[in-house]
Amino acid sequence: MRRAHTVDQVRAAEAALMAKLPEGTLMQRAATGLAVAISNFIGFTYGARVVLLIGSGDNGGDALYAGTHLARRGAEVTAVLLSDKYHREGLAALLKAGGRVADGGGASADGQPAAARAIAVADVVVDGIVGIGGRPGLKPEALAAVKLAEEHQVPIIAVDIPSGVDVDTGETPAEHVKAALTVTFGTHKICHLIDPAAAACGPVHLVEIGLDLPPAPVESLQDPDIRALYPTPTGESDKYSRGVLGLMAGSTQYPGAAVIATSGALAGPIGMLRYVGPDPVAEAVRAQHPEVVAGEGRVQAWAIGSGLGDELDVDKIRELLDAEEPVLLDADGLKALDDSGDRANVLITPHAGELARLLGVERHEVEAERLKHARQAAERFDVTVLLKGSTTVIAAPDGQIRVNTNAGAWLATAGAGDVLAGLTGAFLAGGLTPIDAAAVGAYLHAAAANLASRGGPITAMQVSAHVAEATRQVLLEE
Ligand SMILES: NC(=O)C1=CN([C@@H]2O[C@H](COP(=O)(O)OP(=O)(O)OC[C@H]3O[C@@H](n4cnc5c(N)ncnc54)[C@H](OP(=O)(O)O)[C@@H]3O)[C@@H](O)[C@H]2O)[C@@H](O)CC1
Ligand SMILES: Nc1ncnc2c1ncn2[C@@H]1O[C@H](COP(=O)(O)OP(=O)(O)O)[C@@H](O)[C@H]1O
Ligand SMILES: [K+]
Repeated sequence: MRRAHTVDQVRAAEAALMAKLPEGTLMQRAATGLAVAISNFIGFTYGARVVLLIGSGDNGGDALYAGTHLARRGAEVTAVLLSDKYHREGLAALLKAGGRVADGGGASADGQPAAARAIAVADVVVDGIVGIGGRPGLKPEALAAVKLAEEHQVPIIAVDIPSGVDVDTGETPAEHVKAALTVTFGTHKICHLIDPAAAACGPVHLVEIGLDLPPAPVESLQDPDIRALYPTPTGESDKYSRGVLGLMAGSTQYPGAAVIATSGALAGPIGMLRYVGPDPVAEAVRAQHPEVVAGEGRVQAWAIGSGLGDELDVDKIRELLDAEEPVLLDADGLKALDDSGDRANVLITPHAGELARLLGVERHEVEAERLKHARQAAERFDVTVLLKGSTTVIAAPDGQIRVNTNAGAWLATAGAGDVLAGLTGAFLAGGLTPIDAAAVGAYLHAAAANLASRGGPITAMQVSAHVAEATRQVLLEE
């Protein structure tokens, strides 16, 4: 499980630990881990040219002490002080180890400020501008230094967070660092897991510093969590006890959606699938998947909505929403959702445009503030929300948040959402709660896409065809 905590939680845990340790211990732990990560990133230390962008707080302190470690091992370390306030002891240590300070202002012999010259030829720039104490955005001097690094294609390693992003929401309302690597301490922060900020982090490396943390408000499941949750059949299982899913998807307008959603559902843990829809569509489904049973019958859960087009029967869908069995509601089916009734068993799977419509806001607002809008919809409709996109955000009505970050961008292909609806519906039918079904479905969907893609284009049917192998890899891994 990858866990992300809020700034307040991290500060409280830090204060409790600091009270028990000699002063400066935590920063030294952080800086040592940071120095190792920087060395590993560059691939060498002796002679490496490292520029540190130093802001006014402890984030700069981390960078200065990491620079000190590197300078002691022969790196050429230059600190660029972006504020009159900076970590004095950290800078003194760096200078003692042979590092230097480059002036951002005065021109040197070649007419360029020393800081600009150092950045232009650096192997790496370390962003110690702000950490968890930062507000979104970059001040002009910091922005100029960051732009210069980008111009010269010098990779930036972010200390704790890419400066300028909103740490607790993952929003990026203003200019920010785009890191090639982020080295964080103690726990993940929410901006590491939720886009658009997550995309600005690059890979995130976590350095343990011994914090004792409370339960995390945001979690991201990993292989062992998926393995523990997967409804694996036992010797006692039969096709009914494994779960039967009812699928109401596709239409004469979009028959393909029924076929694709079926392929997703059959790749899940269920024992049987019942397809409910127009006869010609049911024929198309059975032509591809002869194991499907057509027509209504007893089911443990429903997946409703993909490709229903204008042929949706709102009354019928509302009747199923009011029934006891859990329902996954996707795409056109979302038009039947209202904010009345007990919907604790309902999981909705909108993309940003569909969620925007449900909430009466613009799509770009949802994309910019994914966590906020997913939470809002969960609360307003009393449902679990799986918001699709580059990072999938799952919000339960009780406030729990899960995030899926393993999807590659090749997954953004027509029909991929139908596969997800069928597959995730199958986990509901297999007995998982809406939030667990959503998390396991999104994870295996993305893992299957990555297997199918291996860096190249894919179709939705190729995604469903790789779910079995992705599942096998997760279940059989030690
Ligand atoms: N917590 C832990 O467990 C550990 C924490 N550690 C490290 O400490 C870091 C937190 O340090 P921190 O508290 O000193 O805050 P930090 O982010 O460096 O600076 C905030 C200052 O910057 C300013 N400022 C704000 N926004 C700005 C902006 N957009 N652009 C420019 N300036 C801006 C603002 O000052 P102001 O402008 O208000 O005067 C504010 O006071 C943390 O991320 C981690 O790296 C590790 O060493 C050990 C374990
Ligand atoms: N940039 C992206 N990176 C990774 N996955 C993405 C990205 N954009 C979309 N996805 C995923 O691709 C799928 C697309 O679903 P959807 O938008 O419903 O498409 P469709 O309606 O054509 O099936 C979802 O699982 C979504 O999370
Ligand atoms: K930073």
